[in-house]
Amino acid sequence: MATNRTPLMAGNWKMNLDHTEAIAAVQKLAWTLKDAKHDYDDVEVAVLPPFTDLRSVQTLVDADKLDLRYGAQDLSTHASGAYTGEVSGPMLARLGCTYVAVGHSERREYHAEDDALVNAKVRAAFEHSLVPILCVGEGLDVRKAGDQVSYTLAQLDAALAEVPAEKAAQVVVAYEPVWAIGTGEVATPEDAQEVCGAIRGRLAELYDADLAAGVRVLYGGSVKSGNVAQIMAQPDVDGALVGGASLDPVEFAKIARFRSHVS
Ligand SMILES: O=C(CO)COP(=O)(O)O
Repeated sequence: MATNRTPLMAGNWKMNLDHTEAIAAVQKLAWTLKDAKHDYDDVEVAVLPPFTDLRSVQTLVDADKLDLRYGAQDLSTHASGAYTGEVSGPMLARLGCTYVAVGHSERREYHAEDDALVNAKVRAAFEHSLVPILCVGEGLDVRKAGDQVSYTLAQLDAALAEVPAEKAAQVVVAYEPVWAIGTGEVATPEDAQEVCGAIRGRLAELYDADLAAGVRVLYGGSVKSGNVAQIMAQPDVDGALVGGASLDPVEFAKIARFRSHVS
């Protein structure tokens, strides 16, 4: 990866760890990183816990001044009102969230989130000073047909519709091929680079080359400490969105310290 982009390792806990477990996990993560030999110093580490954990995580991060960012896994397109079960951008901002995942494939699949809704959520995130981690990526059928680049770029185009350059400059894009999520089936470093590079190329077309050069593009899908270094060695991969492996703080800390175990 290029040196001017700060690597981001974000742990998407999905629907795991209640608020007491979250406190233990964050404490252990912080201690494990602190014990390390500062080889993660220039790596940003973030966790995306369930909504119910966020207040506990905020309290811990503030009280112990932890060098850790956090965010949510979804947000409403609305700021407030009669939307039962929804959580708004202002509520997340008030809890000190830096990030919010938008358009995760599990939301697209199980909650029928389409490109228009993902675009509205990206814009809602920016409106409330949250940085969207925009998730894109193809399913197995698309991959088998060899259409992964065009499919993923179409998702990117739709998600960034009417997002002005000053906002788009802050976006984080996570390329998560659906067939590699939770399956143990990790994309090869070349697979990850192909699409992450194409994402950066499209950002240059949609905006400009400078903006594209500054945006962080993450890879997600069965990332572990054993494969992160090879993935991070790719020029257009700037970090990882980690699911299962982020639930183990020691393993997640190892992922954040990817430079110490380059094979
Ligand atoms: O969906 C993911 C992160 O958002 C990836 O999950 P896994 O790391 O469990 O494959």
